[in-house]
Amino acid sequence: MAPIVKVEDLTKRYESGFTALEGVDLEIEEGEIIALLGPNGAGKTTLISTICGITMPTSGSVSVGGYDTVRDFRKARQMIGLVPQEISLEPFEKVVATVNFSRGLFGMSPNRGFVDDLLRKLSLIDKRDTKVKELSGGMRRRVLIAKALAHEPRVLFLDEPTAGVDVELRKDMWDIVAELKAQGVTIILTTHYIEEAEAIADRIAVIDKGRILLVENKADLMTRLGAKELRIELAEPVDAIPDSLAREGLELAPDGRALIYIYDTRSERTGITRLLADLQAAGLQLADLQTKQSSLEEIFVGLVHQADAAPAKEPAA
Ligand SMILES: Nc1ncnc2c1ncn2[C@@H]1O[C@H](COP(=O)(O)OP(=O)(O)OP(=O)(O)O)[C@@H](O)[C@H]1O
Repeated sequence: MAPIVKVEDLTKRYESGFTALEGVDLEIEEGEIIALLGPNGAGKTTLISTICGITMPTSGSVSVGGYDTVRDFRKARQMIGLVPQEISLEPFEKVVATVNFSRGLFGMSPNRGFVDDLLRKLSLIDKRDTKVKELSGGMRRRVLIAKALAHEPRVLFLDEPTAGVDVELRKDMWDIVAELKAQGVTIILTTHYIEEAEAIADRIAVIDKGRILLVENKADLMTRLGAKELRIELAEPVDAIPDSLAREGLELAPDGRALIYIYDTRSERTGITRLLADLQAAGLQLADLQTKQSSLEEIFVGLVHQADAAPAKEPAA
């Protein structure tokens, strides 16, 4: 199946000469949730705005649902719902009017049943006829989501949906995202929170200094997260792993002085007790033991540091 969002060799250079995106390639499958993770100024908002056709690419191309976001802007935009980072709502407008207006903007005929249902899902139905200025900050965020979904888009962008919101609203947001996914909506969200990406995303893209450093299934990252390394230093070097110790995940260090065992900390049995007993039975003397774990946070920080060590791009003259 063709990807619903396809970004090819995308570069965005702002008028100031600053390169906010460089050579970005990204394919997003219909129905998946992808989290764009990156530090401040990494280019997340620029990427979202360019995919939504709000910011013009300097070079490269973006298509949504097969429509090029520059040549077929209206058709591509019609498929997209965008929940922006900043709240910009008409304060004197009623909630329902705000949502209806957004629906009309995309040429969709009024549908009271659909809109009321949407408000119900977002716990806004009892605020249906309340003016925006009388809502709390959390409720206004919910209105932004209702507005973004009013024209029944197939792709929803959430730019830092939970920045500065309380725990309860964050949990509600995650539930809303899960429900939309169940309806087949594709969701792209930006976040600084690694736990958020872990909680709701199918795939994680790490972006820094305008480049995508990694795109990986969360499950694979979690496997890395759960992987732990046990290093067993031997008192005397060996040429090969004795047959009685043969098992998955065990390797001999190149100098023969250590055995390295990779295991999953989350599995019920790590196999360590058995391995240590077998080592003793094989007559091997241990000099030392060390364990090491890599977390998603470490992977993320490591990637961003590596990128930081690379030479900085000078703005064009
Ligand atoms: N209109 C603009 N003109 C010039 N530079 C811009 C413009 N908009 C953004 N930038 C720069 O592009 C870079 C990427 O900004 P962007 O907002 O995409 O980052 P971000 O990853 O969304 O950051 P944050 O996590 O802080 O929201 C930043 O250095 C920013 O200063």
